[in-house]
Amino acid sequence: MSLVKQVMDEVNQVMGLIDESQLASAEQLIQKDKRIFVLGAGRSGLMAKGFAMRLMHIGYTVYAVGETITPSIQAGDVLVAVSGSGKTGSILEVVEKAKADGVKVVAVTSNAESPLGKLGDTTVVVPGATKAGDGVKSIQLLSTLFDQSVHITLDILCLMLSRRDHVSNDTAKATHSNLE
Ligand SMILES: O=P(O)(O)OC[C@H]1O[C@](O)(CO)[C@@H](O)[C@@H]1O
Repeated sequence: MSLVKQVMDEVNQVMGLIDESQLASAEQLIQKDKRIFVLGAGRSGLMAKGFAMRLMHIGYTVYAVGETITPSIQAGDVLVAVSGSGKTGSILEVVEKAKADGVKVVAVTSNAESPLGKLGDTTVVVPGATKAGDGVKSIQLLSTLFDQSVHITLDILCLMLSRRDHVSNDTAKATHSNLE
């Protein structure tokens, strides 16, 4: 089988296991009157930032943890934390602190029973292979299958939010950077 077909099959398999009720719970937490923070290490962080960018296009106030211009997080804010393994120490540290400060956490991980999965006020399980060995098996390196599937899953969440908030493609386009 070609590599393209094998990777497509892997992604299809993971996406077939996404629980849409978990996405609906995440949708409930993400509201326009809340500030949304995103968090993740390495490629998980890149997926989180892609999500943040799209939230901005839909009209949310959104920040990426670790950026120089990101303000302090406060009670009432929402933190979306992405970690395939759900065990990355630096991520867990931030999530635990945020929770102690009264922040609601959306955990995105391959394993609901991981430390991050258990910390989430709501948890979206994306069961793609990770470097920790969880999830649907993959021929791809490290957590690639998780990363790919998270990208699609969070784009589906953005689609849900844009429909709920009545944000059209043209409105999103008007918010898109015009400095590129
Ligand atoms: O998603 P996790 O398990 O927190 O791991 C993040 C790390 O894994 C990778 O995504 C892939 O190994 C790295 O880019 C990153 O450092």
